[in-house]
Amino acid sequence: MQTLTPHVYWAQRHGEIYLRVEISDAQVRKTCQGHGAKGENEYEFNLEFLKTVKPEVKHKSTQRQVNITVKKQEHVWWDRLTKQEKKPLFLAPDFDRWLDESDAEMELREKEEKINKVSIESRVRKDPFLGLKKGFLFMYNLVQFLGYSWIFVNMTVRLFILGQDSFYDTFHTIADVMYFCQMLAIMEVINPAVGLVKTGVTPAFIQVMGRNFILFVIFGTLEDMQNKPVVFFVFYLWSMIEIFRYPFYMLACIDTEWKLLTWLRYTIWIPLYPLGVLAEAVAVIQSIPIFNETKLLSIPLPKAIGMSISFSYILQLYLVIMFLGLFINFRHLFKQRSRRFRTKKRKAN
Ligand SMILES: CCCCCCCCCCCCC/C=C/C(=O)SCCNC(=O)CCNC(=O)[C@H](O)C(C)(C)COP(=O)(O)OP(=O)(O)OC[C@H]1O[C@@H](n2cnc3c(N)ncnc32)[C@H](O)[C@@H]1OP(=O)(O)O
Repeated sequence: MQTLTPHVYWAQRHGEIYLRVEISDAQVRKTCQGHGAKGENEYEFNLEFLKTVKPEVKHKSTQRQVNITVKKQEHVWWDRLTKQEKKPLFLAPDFDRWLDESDAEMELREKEEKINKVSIESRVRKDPFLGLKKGFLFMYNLVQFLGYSWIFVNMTVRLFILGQDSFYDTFHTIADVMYFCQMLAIMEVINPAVGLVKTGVTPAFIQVMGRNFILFVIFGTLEDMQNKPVVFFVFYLWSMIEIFRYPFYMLACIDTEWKLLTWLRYTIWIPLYPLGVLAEAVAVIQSIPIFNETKLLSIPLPKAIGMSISFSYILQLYLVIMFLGLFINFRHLFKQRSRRFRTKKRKAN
């Protein structure tokens, strides 16, 4: 029986060479014996590859052909299959699997993205309580959004109707809802602490405790503070960010994002935060003479010394802490903003 050369079809990817030898009912040894273009014969072919390949060769015989896969030593694209520039007569492109370099790169990227997606999904699948957590967070954010929307709309309508007169009874109109929202906001210190949200506890602690100190101590304990215009500015500045921040979180809970809302959430804090802390500092300064006069919250000293330390000293220290807190959270939010917009830019490219 004479040894013939079969038709060999080839294609490549960055890491593999695919060969398809058209022989039916083939038994593959060093050579193939089977039914080829010239009937039942011994078929053999030799190829000297352009670059080095790995020694292991995978082959699979089917009724009609033998499929051979060879792994490249280096994950690179080859200009041609063989070392010799002239293509052997028995060799032809396998158009069933032929890709040019860019299509092969795209196929590779799609495979990698699919692998990443599967690994993220398998990680996500590991958390059986994920739905419950997202449901809780969604409801929390919805309640806060409704509360702060009520505050913002109420204050805006009263400002348009009453003008500056609305400054003087803001506290009495808004305080109950603000108390509710700010008490509930303590959850924002617990959420990161128990791993419900991926953020630091410190920024949330500074944020929530800073606001609650102003609300419950400066405004809540001093009636003389409650009809000052500064209450209007503090409450309005607080609500302006929350009517964007909480809907942003709600959408995050359902894996949704509105670009404008994300931009607003991560941009309007830039003017609002310094303005808000400035308004709070004005409130603290305005409260100092009242604490001195009323001796409220003074810290009693032992009888032997007799006097008490006025709470106003604590407030003077607090003014320094406020600006330190502002610096820490400003830097944190700036990092969050850069991370968020850097990630989006990378996705867009
Ligand atoms: C007596 C005690 C005193 C203590 C000391 C006090 C010092 C006080 C100093 C300063 C006082 C400040 C007082 C406040 C003033 C004002 O508010 S002025 C008005 C303007 N204010 C703002 O703009 C601040 C708004 N607040 C915030 O942005 C936050 O509270 C924050 C903690 C400052 C930052 O939020 P953070 O969560 O850390 O960053 P994000 O990027 O928003 O979120 C990170 C990831 O976590 C997810 N996430 C967070 N919360 C939720 C949630 N509720 N639900 C769902 N998901 C949430 C979020 O989606 C992010 O996820 P990824 O995108 O996947 O990262």
